[in-house]
Amino acid sequence: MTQDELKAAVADAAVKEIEPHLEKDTVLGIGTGSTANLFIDRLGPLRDRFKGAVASSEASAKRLQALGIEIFELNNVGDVPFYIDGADEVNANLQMIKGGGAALTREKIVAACAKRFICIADGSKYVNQLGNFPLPVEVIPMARSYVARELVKLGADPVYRQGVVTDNGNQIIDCFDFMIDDPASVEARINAIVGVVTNGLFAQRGADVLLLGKTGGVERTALR
Ligand SMILES: O=C(CO)[C@H](O)[C@H](O)COP(=O)(O)O
Repeated sequence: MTQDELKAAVADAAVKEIEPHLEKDTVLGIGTGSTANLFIDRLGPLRDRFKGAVASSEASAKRLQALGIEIFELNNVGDVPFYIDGADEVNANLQMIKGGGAALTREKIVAACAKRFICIADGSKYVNQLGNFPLPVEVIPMARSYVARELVKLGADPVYRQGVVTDNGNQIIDCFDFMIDDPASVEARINAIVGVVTNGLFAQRGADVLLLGKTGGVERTALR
């Protein structure tokens, strides 16, 4: 199976996971990226079964709206029952690196408001140790050089993602050569640097359910 077919399989599995729980007042939390897009596309035919969605990026919001799904502001919604999103890397504890698409801050905010985070990923995203994928850090633009120097002190090789401006008007630094032994501690240490908005480690609040696409089928892991 190709990577795209594996992504499609986990998008189908996520629909099966949430469909029995959809109510007229359900607002879903929706992530960003190619796997999340496949899930969004499958929500179109179900749009009359739930109220709408909170999106983690302008791109996902547009895609949802194009299917006739109403977008809500998170401030007007409170908690959401499910947040469905992809990952750049995920480990056995369902901790993740996210933010390859630069949407990490809004992803983390919507995930924080979700009762259940369902991670959908093709098998190539599963790792024993997080860090092979460069860890994204969203920074306030004027702090970029300072934050980069602090990231070097933590052992990373920081590279400015040129030309990328996040939906929040900020910039991204990617941390290369940064294998992560203790994800929750590294997440907290990077977030403590002045000028960091957040980093792409989802360790303190990882996923609750992982739907991992493998050639033999979709493997489901539920921690909670
Ligand atoms: O964190 C993300 C975007 O900021 C995505 O979830 C992550 O990059 C995975 O993307 P894809 O599903 O395209 O592989």
